[in-house]
Amino acid sequence: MAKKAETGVKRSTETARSLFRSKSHASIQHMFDEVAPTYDFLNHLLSLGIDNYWRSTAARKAKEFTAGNPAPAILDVATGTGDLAKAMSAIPGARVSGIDLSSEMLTIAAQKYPDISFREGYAENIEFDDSSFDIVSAGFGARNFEDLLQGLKEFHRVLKPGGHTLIIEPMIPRNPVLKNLYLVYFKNVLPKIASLFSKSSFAYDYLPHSVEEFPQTEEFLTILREAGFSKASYRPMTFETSILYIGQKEG
Ligand SMILES: C[S@@+](CC[C@H](N)C(=O)[O-])C[C@H]1O[C@@H](n2cnc3c(N)ncnc32)[C@H](O)[C@@H]1O
Repeated sequence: MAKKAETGVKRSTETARSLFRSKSHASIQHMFDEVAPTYDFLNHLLSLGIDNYWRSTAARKAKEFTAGNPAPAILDVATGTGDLAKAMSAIPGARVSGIDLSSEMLTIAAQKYPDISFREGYAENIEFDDSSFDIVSAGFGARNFEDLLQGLKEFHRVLKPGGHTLIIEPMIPRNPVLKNLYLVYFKNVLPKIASLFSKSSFAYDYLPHSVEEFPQTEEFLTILREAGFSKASYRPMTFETSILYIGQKEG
């Protein structure tokens, strides 16, 4: 019996890893369409409510970067249920749009925030003109892009010269003690809690594997620079459990 359970866990781990490595728009869309109804509830529960603090940190930076601009144009990519777009919309005069490939996530976003303009779209092929936005943000989305470099090149293309991208991702703490604690929670506790509520418990097996395999800190900055952001930096948050990347398009 124990052996059977172990085999099951191993299979689920392998499936989660292989989805991350060979992810496509279709597989990601399917997963997020499934998690959409419980996404917000689980997000706040599993992060103990800190996720909103991470989004408001990004929005504060956006406000700082657009100070003096009476009507900053902001695009939130992989907007999901719209919480980062909403945080950005608190910037006075901001005109915020959100795009995502999951129609189920977008339906919830539009119900929650009817004043924000949401539409279906792909990070890798953003349907806006060059130099349209002062800020392009993405919260917990870049990790899921089918083609990360192409997505970041699109962020760069649609930004105005001097504009900024703000990207939040989960982070695996570099301190070995914190890292071990975090991975035990992330791999063993979080998927079990999620499976009690979500239609797609698989999504919460995928989550820790996607974070473990995703480039972080300097490695991610290298990709941001390759995408055109010659000025790029990062700021770890909350004991390095989350990270904010900042890139600026040359002015
Ligand atoms: C973890 S959710 C994050 C949602 C939201 N930004 C937040 O802060 O909670 C990731 C979102 O990225 C979207 N996504 C993944 N790949 C995408 C892509 N290539 N283009 C557009 N959206 C994408 C998914 O559909 C999902 O809604």
